[in-house]
Amino acid sequence: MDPKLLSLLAPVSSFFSLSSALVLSGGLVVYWILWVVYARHFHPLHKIPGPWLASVSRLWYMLQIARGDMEYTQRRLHAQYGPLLRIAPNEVACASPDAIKTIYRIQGALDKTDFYSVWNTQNFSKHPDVFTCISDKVHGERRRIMNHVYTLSNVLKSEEYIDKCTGLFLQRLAEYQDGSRPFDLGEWLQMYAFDVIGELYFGRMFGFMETSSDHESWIHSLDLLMPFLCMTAVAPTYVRSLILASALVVPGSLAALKAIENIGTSARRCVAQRFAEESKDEGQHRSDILDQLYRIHLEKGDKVDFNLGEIEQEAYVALFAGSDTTAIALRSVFYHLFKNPTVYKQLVQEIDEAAERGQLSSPVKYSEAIQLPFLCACIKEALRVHPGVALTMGRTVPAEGLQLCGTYIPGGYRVGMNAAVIHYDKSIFGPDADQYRPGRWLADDAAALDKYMLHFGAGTRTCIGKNISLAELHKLVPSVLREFQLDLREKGQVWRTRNLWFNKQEGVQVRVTARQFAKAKGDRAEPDVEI
Ligand code: HEM
Repeated sequence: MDPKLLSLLAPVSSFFSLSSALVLSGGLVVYWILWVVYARHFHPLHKIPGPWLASVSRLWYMLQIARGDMEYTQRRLHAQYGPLLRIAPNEVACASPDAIKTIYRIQGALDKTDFYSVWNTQNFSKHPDVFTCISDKVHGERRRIMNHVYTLSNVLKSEEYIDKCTGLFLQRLAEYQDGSRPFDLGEWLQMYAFDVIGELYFGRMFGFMETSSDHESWIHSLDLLMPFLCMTAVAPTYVRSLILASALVVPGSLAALKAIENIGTSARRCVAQRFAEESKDEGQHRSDILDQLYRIHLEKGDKVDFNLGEIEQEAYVALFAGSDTTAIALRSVFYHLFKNPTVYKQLVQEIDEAAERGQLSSPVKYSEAIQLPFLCACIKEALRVHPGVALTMGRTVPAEGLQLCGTYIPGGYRVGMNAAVIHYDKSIFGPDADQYRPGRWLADDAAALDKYMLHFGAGTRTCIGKNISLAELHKLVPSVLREFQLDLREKGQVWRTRNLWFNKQEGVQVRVTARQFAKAKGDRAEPDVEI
C-alpha cells in the first residue's frame, strides 16, 4: 500500500484498535459482572457457603496452592461455615465424616474429576493408569487385572528387597552415629523410599542411598515441578496450558522436565531389560513386583492388553505415587516421636522388650512388627495427623445428583473430602483430635475409628500400593529405633510443610547416636552394593 495513504489511515486505524480494545474490555467487564451475579445468586451451588472469591473463581483455590497451606485454611473455614464449603464455583468440599460412604461409595462409584488428568504425561499405554484414570468403569477394568499383585501376602514376597534397602539405610545412619554431624533425616527417608520402589519395580535400587545423593536430580526435579502441576490441576481448563508453559521460564525447569523424562526412560529401560532376561531365562530370578506384573503379561497379556507399555506405566506411576507419599509418612512418624519424648520412650521400650525376648530380626520383619501394638498405634497416628495426600479428593456428581448433608448437589458438579480435615474431626477422634496421641488406637472402641481414616483414600480408588508402604513403615521404624537414638538437631525445631497435594515436610534435621541393643534373631541382610 502507498506509504502516504498508510500514514493518512494511521489515526483511523489506531482509533479503531482503541475502540475495539475498549469494546472488548467493556464486554469482559460486563461478562464478569453477569457471571458474578449468576455465581452468587442463581448458580445451583450458590447457597453453599465459602469465601467470596472461591464462589466466583478458581483463582481462590490457586492462591491456596501458592500458599501451600490448604489443609489449615480448609479446617478453619469448615469450622466457620459448616460441613459444606464451596471451594470453587463448581466444587464443594465436604467435612462430614458420614458422607465418606456417599462420595466414595463402591456401588455406582463416582468418577474422578479432571484434577487427576494433569499428572501422567508419558504416554506409555493407550490405557490410562489407575491413578489418573477419570472413569470409574474403565478404572475398574484395568485395576482388576493387577489387584492381586498388591495383596499383603504378595507384597511380602518382596520383603527381602525391602530388607536390602533397610540394611543400607541403617549402615548410612551408622556413619553419623558419633552425633557430631547433624543430617537431614527427611531427605534420607525420601532416598530410602525411592530406592525401595527401585528394588520392587525396577529390579534394583536406583542408587540414592548408595551414592548418598539425589540420583539424576529426581527429588529436586519433582520439587520444582510439583507447584506447577498442582496449580494446573486446580486451575480452570482454559488456563492450564498457560500455567504449564509458564513453568518453562523458571530457572532449572527445563532440566527438571528432562529429569522427569529420564524417569520415564528409566522405567522403559528396566522393563525392557527384564523382558529380555525373562524371555531368555537369563539372570537371577527375582520375585519382586515387576516379576508379578510380568507374570500377568505371560498368562493373559494379549487377552487383557497388559504388555510392555502397561508394565512400564505401572512402574512409572509407582515411582510418582509411592515415593513422596511414603517418605512423608515416615517423616511424620519420626517427627512426632521427637516432639513427644514420652511416646518415643514408650515405643523404644516396647521394641527393646520384644528384642530381649528374641522376637525381632534385623531388619525387623513385617510379621514381627505388627505384633507390637504401640508401634502400630504410633504409625497410624502419624498417618492421621499428617496424611500425605492433603487436598480434596475430587469426584464428579453423577447425572441424578447427590444428597450431601441435607443439600442436593446436581449432576456434573464436583464434590470431595480432604483427609486432613476429616482426621481432625473432634466428633470422631475426640476433643484432642489435633494432638498426636497414639494411645487412642489402643482403646477398646478404636476399630470404629478406622472407617474415618482417609490417608489411603476411600472406595474403589483406595491406594493400590498401601501394603507396600505399610511394610516399609512397620519395618524401618523399629529397625532404626532399636539401633539408634535420634534427636532433633535443635530441641524446638519445627518442620515446614508445603501442601501441593502431597503435603511434603522440610527441616527434619537430626543427630544420631548408637544404642546398646539386644541381639537380633538373625543377622542383618547385607546390601549387595559397595559402600
Ligand atoms: C504412605 C504412603 C502412601 C499414601 C499416604 C498414599 C495415599 C494414596 C491416596 C490418598 C490415594 C487416593 C487418591 C485419590 O483418590 O485421590 C492413593 C491412590 C493410589 N496410590 Fe497411594 N499412597 C501411598 C503409597 C503408595 C505406593 C507405595 C504406591 C505404589 C504402588 C501407590 C500407588 C497408588 C495408586 C496407583 C493409586 C491409585 C489407585 C486407584 O485409583 O486405583 N501409593 N494413594
